[in-house]
Amino acid sequence: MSSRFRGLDAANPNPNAESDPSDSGVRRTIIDLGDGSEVLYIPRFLPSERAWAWFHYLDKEIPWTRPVIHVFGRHCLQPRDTCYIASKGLTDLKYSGYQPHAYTWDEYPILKEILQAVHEAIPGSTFNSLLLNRYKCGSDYVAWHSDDEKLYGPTPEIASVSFGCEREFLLKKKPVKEEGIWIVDQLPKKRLKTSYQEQQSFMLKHGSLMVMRGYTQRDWNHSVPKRAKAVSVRINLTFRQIV
Ligand SMILES: O=C(O)CCC(=O)C(=O)O
Ligand SMILES: [Fe+2]
Repeated sequence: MSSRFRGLDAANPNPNAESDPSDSGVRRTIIDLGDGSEVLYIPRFLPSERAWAWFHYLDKEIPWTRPVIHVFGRHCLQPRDTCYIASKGLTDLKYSGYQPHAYTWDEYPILKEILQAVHEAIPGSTFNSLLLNRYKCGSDYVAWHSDDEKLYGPTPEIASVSFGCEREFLLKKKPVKEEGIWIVDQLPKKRLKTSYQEQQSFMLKHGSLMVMRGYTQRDWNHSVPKRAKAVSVRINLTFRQIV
C-alpha cells in the first residue's frame, strides 16, 4: 500500500486542503478526503492560556477510569484513561464490550463551556455526548478504529478538542471488497500523487479543534499511535451526536 504521511502545517500544506480563515481570523483548513469524507482542522481554536487552565481542571477533576475492554477475543486494560458524559435519555454507549457510566453535563460545567465554544466554531452542528480520553504518556494510545456505532447515525460528525502534549492523529482508508476481492489501494497511483491520499497525519496541537464529517467514519479508520517521545499528558475530548 502506498503510504504518504503528511503533517498539516503552513510549511507543508496538504494538496487536498483548502484554507478558509473564518470571520474571527482563526485559520481553518478543510481536507477533502474524497467520496464525501472531510476533515476540518482549526489549530488555534482556543487561546493557549485558557486551554491550559481547562487542561489542569480536566486532569484533576474528571473521574478518570481505565476500564477492562474486550478486543479480538481477549480482555485487556484500555491503553488510556476515559470518562463519558451524555445528555439524559439517550441510548447507552457501548464499545469493545464496555458500557461507560454516563455522567451529566451539569456535574462538569466547564465541559458545557467547551461544548458552547465548539458549537460557536461550527454553527449548525450539535453534540449531545462526549467521550474524554487521557493519554498519560507516549505508551498510551488508541488503536485503529472508526466511531461508526449505530447510535451516531450514518454520517456521524465528531468534534475533537486536544489539550496538552501534541500527539499524532492518523487516518487510513478502510479496505473495501469488490467482487469478493479486498481492495486496499483503491486509487490509481497517478491520481494519488496529486489528489486524494490513502493516509493522512495531523499533529493535534494544544487547544486545537479537529472535526471529522460526512462518510469519514464509514470509509476511514483513525488512531493515535504510541510515541516514545511523547513524555507528558494529553487530554482529548470527542463531542458526538447520538441520534
Ligand atoms: O485522542 C484522539 O485524538 C482520538 C480519540 C478517539 O478516536 C476516540 O475517542 O474515539
Ligand atoms: Fe475515535
